Amino acid sequence: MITMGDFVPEEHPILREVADQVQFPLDDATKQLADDMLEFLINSQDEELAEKYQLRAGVGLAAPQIGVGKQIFAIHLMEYDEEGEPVSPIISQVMFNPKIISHSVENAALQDGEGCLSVNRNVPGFVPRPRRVKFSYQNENGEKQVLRLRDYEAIVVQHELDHLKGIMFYDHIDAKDPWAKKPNMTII
Ligand SMILES: O=CN(O)C[C@@H](CC1CCCC1)C(=O)N1NCCC[C@H]1C(=O)Nc1ccccn1
Ligand code: NI
Repeated sequence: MITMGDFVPEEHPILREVADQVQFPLDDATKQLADDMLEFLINSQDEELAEKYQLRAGVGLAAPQIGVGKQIFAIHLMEYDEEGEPVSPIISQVMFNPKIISHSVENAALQDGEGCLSVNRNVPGFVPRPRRVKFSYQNENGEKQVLRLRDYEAIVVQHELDHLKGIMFYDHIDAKDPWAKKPNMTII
């Protein structure tokens, strides 16, 4: 299973490289990697397992973060009920060769900024991203899927897509005024 020890340090060059396309049909190693990536996210959101294996809870994981330069990321985003119990998955998927097809002009940014499991420090500031995205990816069988996402889901996908292009979330933060409220930016 993947644990925090499998994450490369923030300074590792692979986090600044463009990841390679994945060829289909997947070889067994890539299939296993994909399963392990999704399992990490599920484990990391399980209180007992996260405590037992010292996992930082995450909603997304990109292959370069664990040293694999392939265009693969996993997302495990659950819907929670009023007691804060996870009820059903909004997205629980491994995506291969993802690409943005189109996006809104309007931007959005999380009100508390972003973090990253590859960055063991706080980097404050708004991370402006298109508020709505239409993107395509291939699933484990190589079938092309098209998804339209908005707000938080769109931000998660774009954070992961950035990892496949060697971009870190803090590359988007305004160095002069990190909490600048840009005119075209909705805070969510
Ligand atoms: O590339 C992928 N990463 O770096 C993991 C990141 C991805 C998210 C950051 C902003 C948008 C996508 C991640 O998940 N986090 N960032 C650092 C610590 C918090 C953690 C997080 O938001 N956890 C979470 C949220 C809701 C429910 C459960 N857990
Ligand atoms: Ni990240």
